[in-house]
Amino acid sequence: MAKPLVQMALDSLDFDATVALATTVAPHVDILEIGTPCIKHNGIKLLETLRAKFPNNKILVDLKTADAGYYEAEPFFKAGADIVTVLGISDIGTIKGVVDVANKYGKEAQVDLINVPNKAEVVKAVAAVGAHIIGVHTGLDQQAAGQTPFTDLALVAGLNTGLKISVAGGVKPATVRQVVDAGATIVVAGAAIYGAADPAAAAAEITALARA
Ligand SMILES: O=C(CO)[C@H](O)[C@H](O)COP(=O)(O)O
Repeated sequence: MAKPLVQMALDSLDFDATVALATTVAPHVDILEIGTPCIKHNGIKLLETLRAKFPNNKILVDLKTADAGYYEAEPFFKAGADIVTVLGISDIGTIKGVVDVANKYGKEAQVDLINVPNKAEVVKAVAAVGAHIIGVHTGLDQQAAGQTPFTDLALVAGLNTGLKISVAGGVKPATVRQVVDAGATIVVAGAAIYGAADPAAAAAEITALARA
């Protein structure tokens, strides 16, 4: 079985600080994620900058698209995004739009299950329209209320769709193995890396644990 990939979430609003953090962390992770607040604040110019600077990393743009999937996602795939996210609570036509434009560019669409009430039903529906990655995601506000992604991960892994499963929501060194062993193929860490005293070391530790 393929080793899981590790993704670092860049969640700062500051353009230069984001590029600097990416420079520190990029050698230690597979995927650089431009987080939702970051892409909203900085726009596609940041993607273009990171794409040019980091040819060896995949880049995920966390658009969390809710409508007009094809139209909203296309410029980001065109500018070099490898993965773009769409909300699982969206209309299936929106999700299919992101899948279709991802396929046009030979890239991937990730469906984010944040706040989706009927997760099993949605996972089956988006698998049927060709989604590439399912994002099991406990958001920052949900984490603040004490939630974790583990129950949702067990449910999604148990569906055996064959799709890649990305897991985000407060993942840290102490929980990386639990996430991988429960079926994650992409492990996402934000605060555990950018909040560490040594972000490069934290990223390297998480990657080593994920691949152990
Ligand atoms: O998408 C996000 C919030 O909506 C975050 O980028 C994601 O949750 C990863 O960050 P952390 O590891 O700090 O939870």
